Amino acid sequence: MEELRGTERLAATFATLKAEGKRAFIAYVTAGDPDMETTKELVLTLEKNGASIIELGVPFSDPVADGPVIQEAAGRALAGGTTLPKVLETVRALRQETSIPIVLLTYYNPVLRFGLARFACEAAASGVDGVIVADLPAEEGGVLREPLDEMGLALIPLAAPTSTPERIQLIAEKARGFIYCVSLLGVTGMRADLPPDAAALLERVRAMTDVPLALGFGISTAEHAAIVAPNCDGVIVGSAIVKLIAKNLDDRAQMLAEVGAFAREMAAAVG
Ligand SMILES: O=P(O)(O)OC[C@@H](O)[C@@H](O)c1c[nH]c2ccccc12
Repeated sequence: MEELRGTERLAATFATLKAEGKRAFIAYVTAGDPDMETTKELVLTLEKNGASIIELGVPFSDPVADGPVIQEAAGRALAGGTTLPKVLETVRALRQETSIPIVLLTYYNPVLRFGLARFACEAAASGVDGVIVADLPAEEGGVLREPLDEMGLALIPLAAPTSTPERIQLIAEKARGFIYCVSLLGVTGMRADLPPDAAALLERVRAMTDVPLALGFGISTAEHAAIVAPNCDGVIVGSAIVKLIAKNLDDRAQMLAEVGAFAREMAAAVG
């Protein structure tokens, strides 16, 4: 069978999981934190331990949607010289070893500077499947959605508890791949309690579309993941993983072991 790519690869992943009565554990790491070689190993470790989709962060100097844990990761990655072209190169290298869906999480500025059409082309050529732009509202997404669509890549929109019904309708219509449901108002980061608005948001979006829904922001324990999982098609975890990376910067073997064990636990809770 020919290997699927882009939007189709994401759709196939969600369809396979659904047929098995499972959900996706979507694992976020910042590319280049602390270096690209480690990022590659982390991606393969996350896959081996049950992640269904990888969200790869493009580090940015002004990450307004990010809390301190991911801000610091971006700082480490930028200090190591990580750029968007290097992230694409890393995805290309990873494609020699894995066909796990890879979604880039970026801000608009780096993509705009790179050139929208050029970005769509090179992301597709590198083996990227989808793109989330943290600060690009669905209303303004067309400029990037069109070139990505042409290359068969998904522009994955974000829906938040404050999104109006009209906005959710628009997001649902334009969505490719999945919809990123943001569980709370605020920045990325671990929270002691499960976000109380998450279930209501998932319900509101679900009422408007059959596109897979993934929930992210503030989910950091297997217990919380298991509670939200039945209401969505995927659970996204970022800061809890990045924190394990930050804690083990001096010992890569230990870092990979802890991230692997955490992924196994999360994948079991979500599945
Ligand atoms: O870190 P958390 O709270 O687990 O949330 C996921 C998040 O890290 C990841 O999806 C992400 C990282 N940076 C972002 C910026 C905007 C939206 C989402 C993100």
